[in-house]
Amino acid sequence: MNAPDPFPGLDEIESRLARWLPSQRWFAAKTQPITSVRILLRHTLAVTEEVRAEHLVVEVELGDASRQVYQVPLGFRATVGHALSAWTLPAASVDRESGRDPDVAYDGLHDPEVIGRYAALLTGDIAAGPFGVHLVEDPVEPVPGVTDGSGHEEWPTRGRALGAEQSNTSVVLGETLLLKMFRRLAPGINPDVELHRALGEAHSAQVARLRAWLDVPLHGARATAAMAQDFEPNAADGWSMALGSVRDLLVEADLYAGELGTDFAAESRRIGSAVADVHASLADRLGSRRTPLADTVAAMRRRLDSALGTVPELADLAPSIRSVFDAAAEGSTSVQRIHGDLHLGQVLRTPERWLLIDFEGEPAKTLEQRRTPDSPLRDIAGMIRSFDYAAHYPLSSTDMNGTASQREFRAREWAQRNADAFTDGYAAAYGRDPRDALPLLRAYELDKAVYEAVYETHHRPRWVALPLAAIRRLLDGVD
Ligand SMILES: Nc1ncnc2c1ncn2[C@@H]1O[C@H](COP(=O)(O)OP(=O)(O)O)[C@@H](O)[C@H]1O
Ligand SMILES: O=P(O)(O)O[C@H]1O[C@H](CO)[C@@H](O[C@H]2O[C@H](CO)[C@@H](O)[C@H](O)[C@H]2O)[C@H](O)[C@H]1O
Repeated sequence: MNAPDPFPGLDEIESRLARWLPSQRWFAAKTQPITSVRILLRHTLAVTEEVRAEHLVVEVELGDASRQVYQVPLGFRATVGHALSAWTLPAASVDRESGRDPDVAYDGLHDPEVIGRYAALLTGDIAAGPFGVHLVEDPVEPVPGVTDGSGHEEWPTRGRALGAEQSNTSVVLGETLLLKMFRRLAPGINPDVELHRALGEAHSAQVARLRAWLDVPLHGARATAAMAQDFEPNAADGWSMALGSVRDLLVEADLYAGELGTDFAAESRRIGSAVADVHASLADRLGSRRTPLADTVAAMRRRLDSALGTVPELADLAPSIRSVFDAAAEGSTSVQRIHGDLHLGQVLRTPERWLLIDFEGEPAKTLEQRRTPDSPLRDIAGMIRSFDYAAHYPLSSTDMNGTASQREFRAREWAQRNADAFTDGYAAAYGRDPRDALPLLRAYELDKAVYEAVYETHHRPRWVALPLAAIRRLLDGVD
């Protein structure tokens, strides 16, 4: 029996992608119209009677003439069932020549058949084509669950998409490996691979082991396309755990945070210690240097200026924010590679330890900015901001006891208690207390809150009040 027809016309798939991309969680340019989509790479991974799997790299041109590059793994089938129907591209027009309905195109990372083709790239079962396949040898800690001594040829190929769609799309292979497909591409190595690799070489217990990565050609260089790491099947993320603790506190509005069965402070302390361990390993493997704080503060000021165009509510607060920045501009500070976008959603509690995940840095920054050494205080401020987010996020729920001011008091108490425990844990493990540099720490907290106000305006407009209220609280605390 014949396999399905070759590709539909390029123009057609490009125009369908232009209509489909803006609704995808990982598509970053939500506020701009797409003016064109151009396919840079199209590689067929499999053609069977049922399904065709194609890997696309596309360049999207936006209304302001800027360009972004995305990876789009596509599946094509004659018909799709319920599970895939949420992931389909807009329908193609009827094929005039054959007179039959063309195949349905959909996001391939939600189809186990398509996922299996990417896994087969890792095991060497299919030709690599344009992909570079890089395997990380680790004889000391082989992939858990894979028979002792077996190599990558034995890795699982059955896969399922992970529930949460975020900046990228991750699939679980055989409940053993996590394969993350980067959505937005830039030439060069992705810091997620670079830092997981460095931390693996340092035998850090605070990250999942990197096992392999893929790259593809892009604009005359190579771009990291995907990475495979150990999957932790019994992990809970810090954001969900913290929210559980805050909700319990707000329901019991008469109890202090430390009296709760779900008090989170001991975990916050452990997270602090894990972050300190990662910072120490990164400085050890990749070095550190000093930088003038005037440059650091100038970058914060530029970010604030640009945020004013997106978040008009920041205008009244800007002079006070600038004063906090300027108070931190004297002297120099130590910079090194850091996580870059640390928050409670980036830490996973396994039965044994806390893991840091997702070392890509802030999605809005360029690859070069994300790879530039920065102060460890940026990560510490990111976590402190996240405790504040977790404490204030549930305040809008209706099933709470106590008055509004009592709940606000409890929320602040929870945020402070956990920020303190986190910083104590960090200081004990690192040997230096981040609060010794308080003006700079406060400047980083405000810088992060400004970033969050922009992020929320673009991605979750209903949440923007959270960072704005936090900025006001931070400024009140300074006066
Ligand atoms: N090693 C791991 N084991 C188990 N789950 C993981 C692991 N790494 C990440 N995850 C889960 O996958 C989700 C997406 O991972 P992340 O690296 O944050 O992707 P993204 O870049 O898309 O934000 C996380 O929220 C986490 O729940
Ligand atoms: O995880 P990502 O790399 O995609 O990070 C982005 O999205 C985060 C939201 O998921 C965002 O974090 C903000 O919201 C969190 C709660 O959902 C909160 O814990 C963080 O403190 C807050 O910054 C992150 O800033 C953004 O880069």
